[in-house]
Amino acid sequence: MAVTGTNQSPPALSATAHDGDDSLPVVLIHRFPTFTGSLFPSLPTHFRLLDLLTTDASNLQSATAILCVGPPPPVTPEFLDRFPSLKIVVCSSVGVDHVDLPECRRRGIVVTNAGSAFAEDVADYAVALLIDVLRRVSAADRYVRAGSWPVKGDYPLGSKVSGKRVGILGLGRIGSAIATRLAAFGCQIRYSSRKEKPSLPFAFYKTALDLAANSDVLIACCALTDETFHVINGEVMTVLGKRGVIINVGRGSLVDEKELVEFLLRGDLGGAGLDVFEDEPHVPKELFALDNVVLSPHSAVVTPESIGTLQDVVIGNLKAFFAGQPLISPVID
Ligand SMILES: O=CC(=O)O
Repeated sequence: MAVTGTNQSPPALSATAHDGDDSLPVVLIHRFPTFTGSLFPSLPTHFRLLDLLTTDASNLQSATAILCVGPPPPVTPEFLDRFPSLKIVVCSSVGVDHVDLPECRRRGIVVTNAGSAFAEDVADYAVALLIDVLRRVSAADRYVRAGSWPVKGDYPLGSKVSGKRVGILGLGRIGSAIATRLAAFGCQIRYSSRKEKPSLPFAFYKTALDLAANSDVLIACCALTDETFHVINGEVMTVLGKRGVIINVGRGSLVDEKELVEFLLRGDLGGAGLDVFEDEPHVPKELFALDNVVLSPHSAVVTPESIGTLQDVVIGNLKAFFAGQPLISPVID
């Protein structure tokens, strides 16, 4: 569901998301041109959808609600200036780093996200990346497919998952779901988060640096903010050490990608499992040849099984807003 921009002219939204009944509350759709809109088939039953890419701007002045699908291009002050009546930005993503939250707050605009709709999917994927990097599943698969087994013999052994010290950066819904899963694998869980959670049986470290110094694997799954931009930098990679592994299922810019590439090329890190990148869909080509790196195209986010839950959250937030009721998943920053 990672959707990115192109320079092509925007295709119209699919038949499942269109203008609809005039008596329904208006919701503006904000998307990249490549997003074709079949994600929420029930939306047009409840709302009149106006696609920002194909609707005349003069129709938009009185709109109070925008649905960001994707995430879409950034919601900046200039973007918000186009919609003077706006009161809510509903996001179909967990991460809302594409939205200028302080500016929304200043204008009295509320923002919602996907809540816990696909926390389990992201957590499952983080565990998959971790196991893949440590046990070299994808690399071994390539070895077999290349016909190397009969020629070169056994593939080098991977590293044990059970017992590893796993540091989770961001113990929100996704981080907690990762912790539960990896605790069941016998990993030693520790974390760093905005606030310590004393009720949890995991060691807390105040900084990413301290967390990395006490971990074999570092998993980034926190929100991308000014504070967490490049939170995994060269210093953190150095203390994580030559056998250390970085897993990123949050946002590309949580990790200093240039540094990461350098560390991996020099052999100063043990490996990485990356689902997100700083300039998606572009991935540093230097990583392609590294068998200790598993690359994935921003796929952790959701499964078809969770789309229904996501749709319920999105529609629930919009309905609550139009009914003047409490929102399901407001973003508190
Ligand atoms: O990356 C996807 C999301 O934030 O939902």
